[in-house]
Amino acid sequence: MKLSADNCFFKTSSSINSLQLRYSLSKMSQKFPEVQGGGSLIVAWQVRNKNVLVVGGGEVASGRILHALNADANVTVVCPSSGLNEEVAYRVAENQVSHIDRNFEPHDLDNADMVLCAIDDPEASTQVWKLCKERRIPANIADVPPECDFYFGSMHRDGPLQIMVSTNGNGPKLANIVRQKIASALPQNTGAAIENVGLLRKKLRAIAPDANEGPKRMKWMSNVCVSWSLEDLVAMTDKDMDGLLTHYQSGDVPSLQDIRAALS
Ligand SMILES: C[C@@]1(CC(=O)O)C2=NC(=C\c3[nH]c(c(CCC(=O)O)c3CC(=O)O)Cc3[nH]c(c(CC(=O)O)c3CCC(=O)O)/C=C3\N/C(=C\2)[C@@H](CCC(=O)O)[C@]3(C)CC(=O)O)/[C@H]1CCC(=O)O
Ligand SMILES: NC(=O)c1ccc[n+]([C@@H]2O[C@H](COP(=O)([O-])OP(=O)(O)OC[C@H]3O[C@@H](n4cnc5c(N)ncnc54)[C@H](O)[C@@H]3O)[C@@H](O)[C@H]2O)c1
Repeated sequence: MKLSADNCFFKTSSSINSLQLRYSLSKMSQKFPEVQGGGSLIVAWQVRNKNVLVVGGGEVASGRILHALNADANVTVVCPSSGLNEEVAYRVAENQVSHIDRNFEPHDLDNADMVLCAIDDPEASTQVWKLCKERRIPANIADVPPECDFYFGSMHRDGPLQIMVSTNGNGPKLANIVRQKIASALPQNTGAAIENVGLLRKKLRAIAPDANEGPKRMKWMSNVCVSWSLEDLVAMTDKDMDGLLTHYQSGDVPSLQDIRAALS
């Protein structure tokens, strides 16, 4: 008898709990972003001083090489000299990249941290992909989505600003069109403004290096970015930055005009 009463208690209690749970889950589903699977993890991969092997030296390879050099990678190109296009031959001649003058061989992967393959030989490129997988080297085989750990995207660059548009394999040409639309909508000086904000943040960390001050630093920097126009951020000189930084302790963010008036 006692046992069934207990059961009854637990049943009632658990059904209330499950109702409550369902209610609070439905509340939370309005509160948190919905998961939209099928995308890519878009990250800003740091390849500075890492060894990027580019297999092939044609038109597609020349784009891959420029992206890797723009990210300060050590680039090696493996491709017969006869196959190098004008741009890749120029970068070889300028020693911007190392060059192995022959077709790909498996031992080329020995020191590679990343492989970008862009050759007009599907069998050879599948072999490159398989070897990369055996060695767990991240690889992109141009235009072969099933043989890519990561896709390239359409890239806008303006100083420290980079915007990459991906259609996740659906429409590369559309990625190009969307990227151009986004880029043309940006104020021309966005990159210069970001560069100056980078300098200001560096100076701020120098005068307020304490790790515990992180939240205060971040709030103040955010206020500067929100309250100053892009034009003022671009116009900000070294002297203006030092003037502005004297207000960090108080938490104030005066305008550029006020900073200059105080300095004159
Ligand atoms: C963005 C860009 C970056 C770059 O490569 O730097 C890039 N492709 C670009 C151009 C482009 N590629 C193609 C055309 C012809 C028109 C058209 O088809 O639209 C044009 C347009 C042109 O040439 O103007 C043909 C194509 N591409 C792929 C396949 C295979 C397939 O789809 O199965 C085929 C079909 C071959 C066929 O049909 O036989 C596959 C890939 N191409 C990707 C990236 C990755 C997905 C990116 C995304 O979806 O966002 C992915 C998956 C893998 C990778 O290569 O990383 C660059 C534009 C840069 C710029 O100009 O800004
Ligand atoms: N160029 C484009 O816009 C475009 C568009 C769609 C698809 N693709 C595809 O991308 C790939 C490359 O295109 P591309 O225009 O750069 O070709 P490309 O002909 O300009 O260059 C191919 C390069 O690969 C080299 N190569 C061939 N076999 C090699 C090997 N085993 N080892 C080392 N190098 C080797 C050649 O010497 C040459 O430098 C091809 O599969 C092509 O079909 C290119």
